[in-house]
Amino acid sequence: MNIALIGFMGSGKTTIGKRLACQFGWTFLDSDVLIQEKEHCTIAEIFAKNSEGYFRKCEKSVLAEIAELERVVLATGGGLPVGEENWEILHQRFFTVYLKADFDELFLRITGDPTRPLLQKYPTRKHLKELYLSRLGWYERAHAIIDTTQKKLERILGEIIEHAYPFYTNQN
Ligand SMILES: Nc1ncnc2c1ncn2[C@@H]1O[C@H](COP(=O)(O)OP(=O)(O)O)[C@@H](O)[C@H]1O
Ligand SMILES: O=C(O)C1=C[C@@H](OP(=O)(O)O)[C@@H](O)[C@H](O)C1
Ligand SMILES: [Mg+2]
Repeated sequence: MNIALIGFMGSGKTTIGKRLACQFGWTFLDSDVLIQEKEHCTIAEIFAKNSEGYFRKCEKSVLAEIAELERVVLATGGGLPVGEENWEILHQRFFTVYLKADFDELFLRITGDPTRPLLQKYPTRKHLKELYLSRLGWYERAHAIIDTTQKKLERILGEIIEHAYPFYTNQN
């Protein structure tokens, strides 16, 4: 069994995932980092040179690979939990934690970041909010939902550990 952090861009999956893995003594993996290593280019370059569709195929294949491992904290990309196929794997092999936050706060956290190509695809606040709203139903399938709005990292980490502790003790 593994733990997967899911949620929209800026929800803190990468930042908090590293801390959680460290706390549990598990391996930290980030699907975006694995894809960049395999493709030898950045996420922005993959979107520009190939396509978003190609990136989604890469996401599926790295998820299937990680699912074979044990004691991994996975920071997913924000679009990874969109689709039944990926959820089938997530539900089978991961305790899933949705890091939820108000759109306004997420927008402030990510705005202007050149590493997130969807900010160009959805160039206005209104377009990005539509994407956010369209994904909520997928994110809400998670085993645990933690609201991160206006919360410090330490507190979020504590709340995740409370929820995930039974899974952690089962594996150790
Ligand atoms: N709870 C939080 N409060 C304030 N800033 C945060 C919080 N969580 C993440 N951030 C900041 O938001 C940005 C995006 O975080 P990141 O971990 O990359 O999110 P994700 O991987 O979910 O896209 C980073 O600058 C990070 O420091
Ligand atoms: O929401 C998305 O579809 C994406 C989120 C990004 O990851 P973060 O959620 O870590 O920013 C990254 O996978 C890619 O830019 C696409
Ligand atoms: Mg991330």
